[in-house]
Amino acid sequence: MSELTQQSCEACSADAPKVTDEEKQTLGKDVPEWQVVELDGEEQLQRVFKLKNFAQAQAFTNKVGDLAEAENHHPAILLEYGKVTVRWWTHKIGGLHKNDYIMAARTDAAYEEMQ
Ligand SMILES: C[C@H](O)[C@H](O)[C@H]1CNC2=NC(N)=NC(=O)C2=N1
Repeated sequence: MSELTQQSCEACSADAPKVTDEEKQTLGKDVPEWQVVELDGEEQLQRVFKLKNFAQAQAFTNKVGDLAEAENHHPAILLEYGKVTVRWWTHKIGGLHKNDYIMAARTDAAYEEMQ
């Protein structure tokens, strides 16, 4: 499990810098299952998680929601039967911050705990 899972989000302001391409490469190594996608012109981290059924997917969704509330940093989550798609990005900077990599790693840890 990456050391990012031990970290918490830092308070992030609208003028916080987006991660550089080099930082994306380095941080991306800790969350290899995640893709960088661009939606509405904003880069986001995305991963699709497979679960046994809807109830498991719902339970995982709630765990991710709890993580988000605890860090005041929130994802987009699509809940489907046996599948949860999570996207992390920082709304106030319109792109990726280190916080999003931290939350992706913590999302992976929550998923591993359910296996
Ligand atoms: C007012 C509140 O603290 C802010 O809107 C927080 C809430 N959660 C957030 N979540 C994400 N992903 N990005 C943000 O910029 C953000 N800002």
